Amino acid sequence: EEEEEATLRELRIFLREICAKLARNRTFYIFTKPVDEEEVPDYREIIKEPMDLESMMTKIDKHEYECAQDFLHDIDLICTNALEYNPDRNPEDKVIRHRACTLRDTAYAYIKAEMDTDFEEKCRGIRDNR
Ligand SMILES: COC(=O)N1C[C@@H]2C[C@@H]3O[C@]2(Cc2nccnc23)C1
Repeated sequence: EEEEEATLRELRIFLREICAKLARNRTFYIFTKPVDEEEVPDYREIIKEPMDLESMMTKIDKHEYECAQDFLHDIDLICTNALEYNPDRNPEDKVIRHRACTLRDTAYAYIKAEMDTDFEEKCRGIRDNR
């Protein structure tokens, strides 16, 4: 109904600001765009569901998130993909894993700090009844 559409519009505005703030942080630069298939030819043999912040911004605009939990699920995917593709003890892998965990923790902290729990519950109700 119309009130639900108003709620989802407000959710999209909120999620765009969170996504933009994460993408502005240079620590997360490596997560802002899809991993380049030509630069990294084996990436999609190992990672079955690639995800990045630019793709998430597109998903917001296509109304693919109905609550913050669904948005955080894709943040978790960015993180687990990085942990799985970069598992080794060498410094480069350790740096990208640390950045991935920082992205995840920062996203959860922003949403906890800036999202009303009643609003998220209302969004969950819309999602679960569709
Ligand atoms: C989220 O990003 C990643 O998981 N990766 C893994 C790839 C391995 C390494 O870093 C990445 C890009 C790259 N390109 C050329 C040579 N080596 C690399 C980014």
